[in-house]
Amino acid sequence: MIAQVIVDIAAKQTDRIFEYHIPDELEGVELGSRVFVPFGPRKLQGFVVGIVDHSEYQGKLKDLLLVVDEQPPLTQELVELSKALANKIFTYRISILKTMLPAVMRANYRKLLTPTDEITAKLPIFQGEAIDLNKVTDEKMNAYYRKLLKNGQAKVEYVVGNQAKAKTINTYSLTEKTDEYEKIYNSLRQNAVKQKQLLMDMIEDASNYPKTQEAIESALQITTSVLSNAVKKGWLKKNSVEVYRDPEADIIPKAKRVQLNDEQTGALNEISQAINEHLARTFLLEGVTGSGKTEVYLHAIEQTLNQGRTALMLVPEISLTPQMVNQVKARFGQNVAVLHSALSKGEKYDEWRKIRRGEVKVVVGARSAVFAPLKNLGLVVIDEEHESSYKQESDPRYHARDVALWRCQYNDCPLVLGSATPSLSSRARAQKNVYKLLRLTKRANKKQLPAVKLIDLKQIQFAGSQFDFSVELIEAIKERIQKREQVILMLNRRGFANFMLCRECGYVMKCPNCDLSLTMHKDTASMQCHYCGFTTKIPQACPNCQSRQIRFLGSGTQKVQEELTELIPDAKILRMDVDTTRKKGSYKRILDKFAAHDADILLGTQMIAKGLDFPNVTLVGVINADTGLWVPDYNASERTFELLTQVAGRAGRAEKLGEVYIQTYNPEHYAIRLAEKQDYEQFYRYEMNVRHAGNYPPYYYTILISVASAKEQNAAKEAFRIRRKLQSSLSSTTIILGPTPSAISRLKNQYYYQILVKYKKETGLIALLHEIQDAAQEIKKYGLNVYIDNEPERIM
Ligand SMILES: Nc1ncnc2c1ncn2[C@@H]1O[C@H](COP(=O)(O)OP(=O)(O)OP(=O)(O)O)[C@@H](O)[C@H]1O
Ligand SMILES: [Zn+2]
Ligand SMILES: [Zn+2]
Repeated sequence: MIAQVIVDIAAKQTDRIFEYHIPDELEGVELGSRVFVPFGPRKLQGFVVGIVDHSEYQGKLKDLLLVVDEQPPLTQELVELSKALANKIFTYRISILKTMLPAVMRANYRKLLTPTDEITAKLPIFQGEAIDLNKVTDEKMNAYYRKLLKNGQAKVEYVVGNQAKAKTINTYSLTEKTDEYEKIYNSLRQNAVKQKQLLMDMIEDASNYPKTQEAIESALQITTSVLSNAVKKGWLKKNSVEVYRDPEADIIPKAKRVQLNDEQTGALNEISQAINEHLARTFLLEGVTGSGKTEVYLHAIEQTLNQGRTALMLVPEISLTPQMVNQVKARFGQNVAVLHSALSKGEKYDEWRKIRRGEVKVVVGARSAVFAPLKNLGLVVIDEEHESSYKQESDPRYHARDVALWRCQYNDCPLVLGSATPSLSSRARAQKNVYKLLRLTKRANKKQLPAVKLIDLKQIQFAGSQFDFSVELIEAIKERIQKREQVILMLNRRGFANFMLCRECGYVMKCPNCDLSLTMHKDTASMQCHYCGFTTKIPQACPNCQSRQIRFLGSGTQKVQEELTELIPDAKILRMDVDTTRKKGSYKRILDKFAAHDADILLGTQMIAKGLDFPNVTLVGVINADTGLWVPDYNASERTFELLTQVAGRAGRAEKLGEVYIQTYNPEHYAIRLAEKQDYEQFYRYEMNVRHAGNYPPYYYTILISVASAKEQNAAKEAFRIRRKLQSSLSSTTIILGPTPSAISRLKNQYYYQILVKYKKETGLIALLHEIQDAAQEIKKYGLNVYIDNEPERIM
């Protein structure tokens, strides 16, 4: 038999199948396995993507060397998916195959240099150990090692540097019958107290063995040495048993059952039909904030499981709150695996193995969970489907929605996209009946949506001259606190101030590596670049003209927290942004505290805008609605509308009515005006007109080509060359914008130029872009990087 293998080198020349003969001893190798193969002078890791009995290849095929895992990590479905996806998103198939694995399994293997004879082994460079060639940076040493290899004094061994380790615990089992242990017991010296204690337990509690080491040690108050001794004497047998790390072990969920209302029932019925009839239909569940979409998902999942199939639910990383996870676990208990970035690598690996082994039926996870190796998939749900975080911004640039669509087609099962503010593209597809639109127009509990009030910052009185709060908003907050109700405040900007400006000479302090201003962080007394992490001291005077007239402008969450403390000294505030949630578990801690009413105010960036369901929150305040409004991207309005509507939706979700204050300098802007009304449908119609007029998605498909180089001229030159190539081949209805320097023209010392291709129908485009991508391989050595992004979420 012959194995078709994709090898682990992401390059044009190797982005194809290589065939290997399967030797007898590896005959059982399956599709989706990781293997080692000889490749020229090297040995490489690869994936088996096909097994055939005949090869077209004329010469003699080399043998497979090794199969890495007991069970192939990838299913046939995922192997096929990797092929379809690679073509679509301009990446190499190997990149996708690796993305499908949990991080610990992606780790590379080590190339170890080991001596072949005694004399070489005694050389000081070895010191009794092999040398990890991947870590050798000194060229002279490398040359020396090559010489050893050439002389046959050393050889290279490939070791799978797999960090993926299953967690094990020790258990002890009995080796003898009880009467045998009684004999031993009686023969022991009187002062062997601990040993006697252990034996007594083995006699009296024999039926409960094997026991874990921890259980024995804590029950009998004995040390490990007593156990080891018993093993040495042959009384006990020590076993190592694999266990899962259980990240959510502390959760004891109880299921809350609610009766679905009419709208929810109507939506569920449509979805159920597709589940039962195995139809690959896509539904767009457009339900206002608090309309009970989650409940619909959970019912649909339940029906899927009743059918004997499995279900996948994707949520944005940030909404993978304990709240959400609890709800799902409460319903489906041990049948659930959770995948999100707050888990350690080991925990993720354990969750992933449960899925791969078919031990769970429901997977809840963020973007990359779309590759979960579930078999017999019967339903995929994508909550908050508008979230841009479903698109991966680095290679491979996949969108979880597209992958989900593919999987649902493959498995003949429905896909449910849910949101209070669907992406324009999904809503447009529903308009054309490509997706089936299901609407929930009311809150689940029949209560009103909160009343929204715009506060025009051009007109109002601020609570103080250097303050960001209007008097009105402050008064409203005070009132809520008096009533023992809670408040959510959003400012989508972290740090203290987002730039330093010199009033004397106009100088703005920028990152030396990026075309971005540095943000002032008061707590760490530093100026930071939020892109590359560059950090420096806060200047006392202007670095340009030495004037002391410097100002820190553009308030961030830290500054607003300070203002609040000054204005309402007894308010208890929790701040949630990237800076306060770096530590593992801190995110959950903050939310738990707020849920327990340990604080009056939850202040945060967009992290707090979505998905949260706190019944006692009756006021939501937006400090500055304009932070994202004027960014140079065609979807800035959509993002602003969506963010404001979502955060407004956090107010008044239970018995008490909610109120929302939005502070803005642009109250007449349509994104803000329509967010005030929380009228998604009207926004959709308005924005579609804007997009139509500007020839933007969803009327056009888009491809963004970026060229990056440390030398600005080179990036520009290459970008113009690509433009000429495109222009000569594409049809006249296609619009090619650029090249222009990107809005942020320099990041990490790389200059970016970009070309935007907008097209309706362009049959040769994919092939042409593949050509451009292949050509880009050749110019990498000159420090030029070309990135192709199919349907970019960001064009700036
Ligand atoms: N049929 C129902 N009757 C009463 N309460 C319900 C019903 N369905 C859901 N709820 C409750 O309504 C609240 C809002 O539901 P949920 O969080 O699912 O809303 P959502 O549609 O996901 O909103 P958002 O888009 O704002 O996250 C929850 O507390 C939920 O328990
Ligand atoms: Zn100055
Ligand atoms: Zn920077």
